[in-house]
Amino acid sequence: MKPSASLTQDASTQDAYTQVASTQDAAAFVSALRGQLVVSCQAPPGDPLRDTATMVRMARAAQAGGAVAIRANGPDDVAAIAAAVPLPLIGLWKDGDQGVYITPTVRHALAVRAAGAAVVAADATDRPRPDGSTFTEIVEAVHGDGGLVMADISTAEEGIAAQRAGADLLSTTLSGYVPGQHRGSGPDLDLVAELAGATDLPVIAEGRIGTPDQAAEALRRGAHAVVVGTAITAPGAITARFAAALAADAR
Ligand SMILES: CC(=O)N[C@H](C=O)[C@@H](O)[C@H](O)[C@H](O)COP(=O)(O)O
Repeated sequence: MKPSASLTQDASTQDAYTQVASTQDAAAFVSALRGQLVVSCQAPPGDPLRDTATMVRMARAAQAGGAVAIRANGPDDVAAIAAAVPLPLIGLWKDGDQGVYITPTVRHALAVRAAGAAVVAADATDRPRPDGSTFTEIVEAVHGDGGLVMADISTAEEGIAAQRAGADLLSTTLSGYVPGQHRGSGPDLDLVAELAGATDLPVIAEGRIGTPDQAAEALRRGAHAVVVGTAITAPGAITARFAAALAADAR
């Protein structure tokens, strides 16, 4: 991709974003994320917004608002957003909702790459993958294909292991989502700070960031960039928060 301080203005084609394998390009990509907002445009099966064209509109709106990259789920959404929105994509492919479901296998990872994701996000928790493969195999396959890998982790130990496995970025995505873990109502900023001190990789704060203040605080705690999903792109969940506040007040 073009070495650039601005991911939003310089690239005219999505191709410019998808070949990030060389050290220089990877560094340019990572540096362009610094201090910036990534918006996750996802809607699960059954959600009224679960429609690829709707996710494309969400991504366009996110770009208009100042997002520098989009996180998206599944080859169809990734390909459609890549064709319509001139921002780099962090792609994943959720398969199921139990155990390792975020980009569980090399096949899922390469499909997301082929769809146009510059970065493939994959579960890098210490749980077994459904096909017995390893996170390292995903890293090797994605690097071999010219992409970067974001390790979605839930603990500092997993982040350190993901760095050893060759991940390019760490994201706190799965903190609170591994069975047995405590899940607070807000983001796990302690984990952001711990990872920032314990690894050399850029740490992305992701998961339950509900307000602009929390996003800014994540940067102060050491995050390289911030990913926000639900608080921006899930009107059902946002409505429920308002409705719950009114119901609590009425009691
Ligand atoms: C745990 C899991 O499966 N997280 C997923 C990962 O892609 C998405 O469902 C989240 O929306 C995303 O991480 C952004 O987080 P939040 O929506 O809380 O801002």
